[in-house]
Amino acid sequence: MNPAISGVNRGRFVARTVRVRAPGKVNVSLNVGPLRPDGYHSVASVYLAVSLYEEVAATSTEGPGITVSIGPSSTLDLDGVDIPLDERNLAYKAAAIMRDVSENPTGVHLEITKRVPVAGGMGGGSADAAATLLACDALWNSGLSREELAHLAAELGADVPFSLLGGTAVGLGVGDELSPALAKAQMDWVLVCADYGLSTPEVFHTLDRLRNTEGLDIPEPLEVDAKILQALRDGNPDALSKVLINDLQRASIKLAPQLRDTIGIGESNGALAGIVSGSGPTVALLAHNPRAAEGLAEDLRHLGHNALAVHGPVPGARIISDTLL
Ligand SMILES: C[C@](O)(CO)[C@H](O)COP(=O)(O)OP(=O)(O)OC[C@H]1O[C@@H](n2ccc(N)nc2=O)[C@H](O)[C@@H]1O
Ligand SMILES: Nc1ncnc2c1ncn2[C@@H]1O[C@H](COP(=O)(O)OP(=O)(O)OP(=O)(O)O)[C@@H](O)[C@H]1O
Repeated sequence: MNPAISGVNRGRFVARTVRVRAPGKVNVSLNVGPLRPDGYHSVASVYLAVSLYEEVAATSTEGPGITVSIGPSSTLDLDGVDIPLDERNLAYKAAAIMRDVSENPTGVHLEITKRVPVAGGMGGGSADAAATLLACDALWNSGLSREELAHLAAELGADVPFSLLGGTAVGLGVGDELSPALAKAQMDWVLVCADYGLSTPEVFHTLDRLRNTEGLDIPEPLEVDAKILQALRDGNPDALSKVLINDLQRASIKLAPQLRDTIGIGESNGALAGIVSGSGPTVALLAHNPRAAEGLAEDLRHLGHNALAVHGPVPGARIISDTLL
């Protein structure tokens, strides 16, 4: 019997740890349609996975149940940040879904290393969920295909399928209907992270309110601007900087007006363009090349911002180790 599969060796329980990393994302474009009856909005988005990763270490346990902790290598200052460690945690939910579809699940402890800002608009919780799906699939030898995992991911949240897939992709539906897109070269960005979060539903509701007040028609069906895909295909940051768009940005700025200044400071310090990432409040500033991104991040740190140079596209959720303890 293979202990790596069964977790049992001569009657003795052998714990096994599968470690998976999954990227955060920036929405290079995000067009938002009207509110649907299910409480979601149809969107057309171009997702870019960036080199800021969450890690989940899933360890089999002898007793049943799912437990969650935040690992000591987390790079975020999590003081006063509300991350539930019970069944409300997205990683917990992902393990529970995997347990339901696996034949021989054990108990599992999930240790999450947080690097993506919490409630930052970069899909950090979604990355934890994607990583957990993949880790539990390996741990319990569930043998699900990537397609089956993507299906489960969509049940967990609109951004979860993309963290599984990674790279660059067009997202339609609520963002979960993904088609990979070509990107010739990496794009360099500086992320300016806030010391507060924004609630994704509240940002969507604020956009609805602003639109109702204006009484403008909302375009449907939504489309991705071909110029965005062209700029990514060509690996041309100058062209991309001219077509970045996020319909949620004005709602995020309504809730956190200082975001406008953050984008302005980034642009006046050399960024090609700046945009709120997803529902915010993280701001993504596009740079010419890696050196320009590093220089801009350093300048912004001197000005007191929490700034970090990253690049994308990077791959989606990947197993990085699998060990018997
Ligand atoms: C803003 C984005 O990050 C852009 O990629 C996503 O649209 C949000 O994805 P997410 O955080 O995974 O969202 P979910 O956890 O599925 O949904 C949280 C809430 O956000 C709102 N929501 C989310 C996605 C969407 N297409 N329309 C929405 O209106 C809904 O109120 C929903 O109840
Ligand atoms: N594993 C998790 N990590 C962080 N927050 C979680 C997690 N599970 C549940 N949450 C809850 O979800 C909220 C949003 O977390 P998250 O960091 O995923 O936001 P986000 O990155 O803005 O999401 P998105 O960009 O997908 O809209 C948090 O405030 C927290 O209460």
